Amino acid sequence: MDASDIEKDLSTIHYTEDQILAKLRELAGRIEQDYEGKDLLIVGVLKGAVMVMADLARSLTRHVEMDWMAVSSYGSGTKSSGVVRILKDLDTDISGRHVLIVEDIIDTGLTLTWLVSNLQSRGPASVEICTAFRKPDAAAKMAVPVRYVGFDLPDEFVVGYGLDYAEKYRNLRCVATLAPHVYS
Ligand SMILES: O=P(O)(O)OC[C@H]1O[C@H](OP(=O)(O)OP(=O)(O)O)[C@H](O)[C@@H]1O
Ligand code: HPA
Ligand SMILES: [Mg+2]
Repeated sequence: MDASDIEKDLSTIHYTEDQILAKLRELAGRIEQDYEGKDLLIVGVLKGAVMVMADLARSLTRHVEMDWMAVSSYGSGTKSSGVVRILKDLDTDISGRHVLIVEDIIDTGLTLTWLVSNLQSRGPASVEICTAFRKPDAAAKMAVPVRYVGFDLPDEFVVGYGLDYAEKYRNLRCVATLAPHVYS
């Protein structure tokens, strides 16, 4: 399947690659200011956050360590199962460290609410969140504050830039809503 085949499956493009990269550069600037003089560990949440991690990390001009966790609550569908499972834990001991969780999207907020409390229990110096995208539910309801937000999205299932539908479309450079024919 080439890129134009993928594009036939899309209805609305919400954000282009250029818009996403510009926003991540802006967030990286804020992160550099906020963590000046502090060591920083960025934790990417596999698999969705791979693209955000790669682009955000390369927008930072300071030293940063990277680690990864894999948690899953969606399975292969479009609805959160409500149960968060650790599929891969951190390699790093985060006690006393400044941790910045990097996510592709906050939808219900369930994954991050659970993850923040899990990481807080390990005694870090701080835990903050950076997400490329956020849906309205999370913006209204999430109890844990989200320090860095790229863009707000409408309440639609979206794909691209790491976000999948049944494991596909992660490699799309933009973020878009799927056309209805894809679901039927
Ligand atoms: O705010 P929530 O409703 O919890 O949803 C957000 C989470 O769901 C997706 O991951 P998923 O669990 O599907 O795994 P993946 O990253 O491997 O696609 C997405 O990448 C976020 O991690
Ligand atoms: N798209 C893909 N994966 C997701 C979404 C979405 O809208 N919300 C939570 N995980
Ligand atoms: Mg994810």
